[in-house]
Amino acid sequence: MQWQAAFPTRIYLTGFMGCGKSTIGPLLARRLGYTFLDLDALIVRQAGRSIPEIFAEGGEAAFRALERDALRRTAALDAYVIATGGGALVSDDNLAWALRNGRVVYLQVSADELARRLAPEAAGRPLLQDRHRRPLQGAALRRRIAAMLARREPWYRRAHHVVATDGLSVEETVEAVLHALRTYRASRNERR
Ligand SMILES: Nc1ncnc2c1ncn2[C@@H]1O[C@H](COP(=O)(O)OP(=O)(O)OP(=O)(O)O)[C@@H](O)[C@H]1O
Ligand SMILES: O=C(O)C1=C[C@@H](O)[C@@H](O)[C@H](O)C1
Ligand SMILES: [Mg+2]
Repeated sequence: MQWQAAFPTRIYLTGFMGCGKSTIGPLLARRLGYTFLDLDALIVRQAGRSIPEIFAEGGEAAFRALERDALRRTAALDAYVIATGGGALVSDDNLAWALRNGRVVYLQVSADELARRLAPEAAGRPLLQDRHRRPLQGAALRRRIAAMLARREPWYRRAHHVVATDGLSVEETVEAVLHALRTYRASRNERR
């Protein structure tokens, strides 16, 4: 398609755990004729260990170091949609790098909606567990999400595009992201 030529070669999806990066990413890639890459999956493949194992053995710092390296390696990719981990672009350094090396899209979801989505999935997410590694539930899960989201939003909001997705279906969210990317292309053409 003609308009794809003006699209960025890498689209980075960012946002809180459960905002839909891994769900939306492959569908968005298919619509654009791009390839999809999940940064968390790449880290797990290269480390040969699951995310909970990496956290348990080396702490969060070990995971962040692997994540930083994996992100830098995406510079070689062309025509990719990349789902980053929920904390990957919550760092001035990584965020600035992604903003320079692609288009960054924040999938914005409220804490209430995230708590509903993540309730069955907290077991695989070390940051949503208590200090005995038991998955948080109910009000404790909602409180943890709200506190982390408030801390992280200043970084998420610096994305090129902020797409509000509460109340949207998966398909509607894909359309909203495509719309945001097309709008960017149109405004860029106008500036020429
Ligand atoms: N509008 C929507 N957009 C995206 N996902 C949705 C939507 N509505 C419901 N969901 C559900 O929310 C969950 C999103 O989880 P997903 O693993 O894609 O999040 P993620 O951003 O990749 O999280 P993580 O940072 O932990 O990898 C899925 O179970 C998906 O089916
Ligand atoms: O929000 C986070 O910090 C994380 C999100 C997941 O995607 C994984 O990258 C990991 O569980 C950490
Ligand atoms: Mg994911």
